[in-house]
Amino acid sequence: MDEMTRITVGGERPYDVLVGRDLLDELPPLLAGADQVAILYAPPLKAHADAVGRRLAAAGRRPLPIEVPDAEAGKDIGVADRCWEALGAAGFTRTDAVVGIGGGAVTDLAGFVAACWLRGVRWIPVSTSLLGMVDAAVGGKTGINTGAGKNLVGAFHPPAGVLCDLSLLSTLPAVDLVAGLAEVVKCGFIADPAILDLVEADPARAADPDGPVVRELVERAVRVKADVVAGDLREVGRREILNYGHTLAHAIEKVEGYRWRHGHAVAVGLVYAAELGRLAGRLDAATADRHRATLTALGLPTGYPADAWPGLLAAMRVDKKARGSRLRFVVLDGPARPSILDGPDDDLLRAAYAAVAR
Ligand SMILES: NC(=O)c1ccc[n+]([C@@H]2O[C@H](COP(=O)([O-])OP(=O)(O)OC[C@H]3O[C@@H](n4cnc5c(N)ncnc54)[C@H](O)[C@@H]3O)[C@@H](O)[C@H]2O)c1
Ligand SMILES: O=C(O)C(=O)C[C@@H](O)[C@H](O)[C@H](O)COP(=O)(O)O
Ligand SMILES: [Zn+2]
Repeated sequence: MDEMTRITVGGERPYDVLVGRDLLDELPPLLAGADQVAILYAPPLKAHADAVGRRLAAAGRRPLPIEVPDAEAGKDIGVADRCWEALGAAGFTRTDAVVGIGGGAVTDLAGFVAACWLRGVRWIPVSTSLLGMVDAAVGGKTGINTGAGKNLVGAFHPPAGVLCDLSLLSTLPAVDLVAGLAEVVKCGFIADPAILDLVEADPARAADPDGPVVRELVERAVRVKADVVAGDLREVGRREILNYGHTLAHAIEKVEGYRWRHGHAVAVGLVYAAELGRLAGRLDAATADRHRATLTALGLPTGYPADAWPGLLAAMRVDKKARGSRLRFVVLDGPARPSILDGPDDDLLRAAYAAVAR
């Protein structure tokens, strides 16, 4: 096994994010004391879920595999309910645990199922997508989508540990790997500009799942997220910076019926947020332009239909950062200087949309 990196996420319930290759043997010790372990997985990850189940069984735990629909279709209250029924039928107690193996959608669902069962049991995400490793599996935000909007139902429920097994990325479709880079680029703009230098130096290497650049990007992005959530698990303050680009992104996902990749929506949302910062007089034009250039170099989308604006504005009104009728956006005052733009008027919001309108 390559050397494993351990990144501790501090806070009231500290845990470690393990980054490396062939890490599945690290899972059973993290679940010491559990009799049963539910393993939530979507069909594309069945083989990996079976491998997890075999390791847990060998370590004396009873695996309970639960197949759920793939991607955003799994982040649904009916699916969560089906999982709770399975836990009930199996007699799951407070010492039992939940593992979610998959991309961010499955780990968001698994964490939510664990957060609600008996008001909170232990859970561990085994992240198999780049986006999951750098973002979704870390930080304890769990949840599902509703007709009203993205992630509107959920809980803060930190995991007992996180596995970022880079060897699992070899089967991730390239388009999903690149989508994950949007969140990595986000971390570059809000906190760690070295990430941007790395990506821009060789975008193809940044998207090579077996290369050293991906590993460095994962570790850097996880450190950014760990640092932020350690001090603000429940997003009462600084954690909002991780939502950079997400106000428009979540609106796009809702308007698209959750059929757009989250990372693609975030890429468009980042270009929009940069322009908003520029028009508000906060961000210099060169840094704003760098958003589009970097994301385009990676092959990420940066545009959305012009006539979609009214629907997007309506969808943005249910953003969790809103306060009453006042929308709030994360913008940049400069590289690695995120701040809040509180209550921008609709004219400014529409003007910034010109940067992405096609
Ligand atoms: N909780 C958080 O803090 C947080 C942060 C960021 C994103 N998210 C959520 O994460 C989700 C997006 O995550 P995502 O980009 O991983 O999408 P995803 O979970 O939908 O996965 C994308 C696709 O890749 C497949 N896949 C994943 N790993 C694979 C592998 N190793 N081999 C083959 N196929 C694989 C999945 O089955 C799916 O079809 C969104 O729902 C978003 O809201 C949550
Ligand atoms: O962890 C956070 O905090 C984030 O905002 C990270 C985002 O990348 C992620 O998409 C998150 O799920 C969005 O949170 P939400 O509270 O706006 O649903
Ligand atoms: Zn995100």
